[in-house]
Amino acid sequence: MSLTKITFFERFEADILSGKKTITIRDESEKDYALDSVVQVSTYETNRWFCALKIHSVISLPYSQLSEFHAQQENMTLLALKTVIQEIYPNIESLYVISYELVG
Ligand SMILES: CC(=O)Nc1cc[nH]c(=O)n1
Repeated sequence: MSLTKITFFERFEADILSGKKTITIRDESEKDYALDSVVQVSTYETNRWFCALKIHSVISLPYSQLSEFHAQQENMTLLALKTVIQEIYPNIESLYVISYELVG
């Protein structure tokens, strides 16, 4: 069964709503989004709904292949992105890039 919801840390909300952050990088447990599905988005901290996203792609990406291109799509420097991902998913090599479009 595909996932229909996703949470983001509150600190990412403004970047998602402004269209500056167009991907999210997740681990194995959060990769099962159906392409073209619309998922409801809430904050991780309080579960407050703040938008809906249409899923464009889910692509496997080893941590070691994170690049400036991914950082740009996250609206971060590559160093900041690597640091954030290590904090959220310590020592996990197998990751997934989920690209999306804001739809509501
Ligand atoms: C709640 C949570 O895990 N949020 C994440 C994780 C990875 N990337 C991201 O943008 N947000």
